[in-house]
Amino acid sequence: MKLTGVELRTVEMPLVAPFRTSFGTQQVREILLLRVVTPEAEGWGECVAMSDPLYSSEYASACADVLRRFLIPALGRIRDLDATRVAPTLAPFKGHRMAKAALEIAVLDAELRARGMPLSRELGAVRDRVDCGVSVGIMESIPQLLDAVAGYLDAGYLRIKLKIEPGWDLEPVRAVRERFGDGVALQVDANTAYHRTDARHLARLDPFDLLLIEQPLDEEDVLGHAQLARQLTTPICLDESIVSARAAADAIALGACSIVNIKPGRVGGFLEARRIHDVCVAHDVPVWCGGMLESGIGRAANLALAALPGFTLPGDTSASDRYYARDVTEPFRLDRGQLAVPTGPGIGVEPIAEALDAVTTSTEWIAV
Ligand SMILES: O=C(O)CCC(=O)N[C@@H](C(=O)O)c1ccccc1
Repeated sequence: MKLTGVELRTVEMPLVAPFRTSFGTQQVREILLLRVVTPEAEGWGECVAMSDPLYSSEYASACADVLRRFLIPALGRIRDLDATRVAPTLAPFKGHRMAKAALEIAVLDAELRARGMPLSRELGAVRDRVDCGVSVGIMESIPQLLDAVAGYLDAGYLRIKLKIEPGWDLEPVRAVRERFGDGVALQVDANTAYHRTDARHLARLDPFDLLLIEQPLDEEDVLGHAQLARQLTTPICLDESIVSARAAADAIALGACSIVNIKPGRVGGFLEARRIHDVCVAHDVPVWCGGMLESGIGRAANLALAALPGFTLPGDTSASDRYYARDVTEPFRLDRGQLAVPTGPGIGVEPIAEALDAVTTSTEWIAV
């Protein structure tokens, strides 16, 4: 394929309720969407960077800038482009994994649509439905938290993830266990909010039989996670630390994690995400698909990935209405705790023009 150009479209999607984590509260999700145009087909990609560099160093307007000035022009110079050439072509530009991932999946979507091939089959999916968990933010009070968890369990979610931070950890976990029992699949996500000196405090979570504790320490403190893993019985799962297959192999070799959260945007794309999956499967490390409050565009692609064999734990690929009253695609609806993997060519969904225009704040065409 030869790239004709790329549309950068920014949308702002109001969340159905504020979503608070240890690094901030989301009320509106600003999302950078890419539409890759080639003579054969068009493809869509979603950049998962947040508006501010709080989850990682990337942020939406910086992604637009690096795409506009460096990444898209570099791909425009490739005569016979396909998705496998995206990462090597963009490698000279350091970092910017979320921007690169969005461009790669948009190219892959166009390539697969032209071939009539679903992304799930291209990646090696082995199932056509995916078990769904849900991420529950930090709340104003324990009663508010318990009401939210009750609603998600009634909706059929198969796993509850609680955001935690110092001052909001033992009490919410204890309250959920006391109210809903030991049978509920329950895990926590600290988003790097703790320090090595918190080990004894975090060990007080062990009696609650959690599936895992996600990213308790700083994303660069792999050694600290390895030390912590020897002090807790709760399995450690890494998210922000795992930026590549190499990082996954090193973290596993060091004993820093026994479970991995895979997010294609965080690791530079779906092809690297599959490599991480393969590394983890080779080491008997279970993986699950994380979420970044994606619209239906990113959600569809995540479902294809989450259908690979090593994704044996429910992920954060929740239904559209967990975050949005109206998605930019047909909404993903939970059915008995699962979502169906799209079966159409490419990512298998299209934006609904009217819904997309209703939340669009800017569009920009970049010819190559
Ligand atoms: O379900 C989702 O899409 C969100 C899942 C979730 O909790 N994402 C967290 C995370 O740290 O993994 C997040 C929240 C806000 C912004 C970035 C990431």
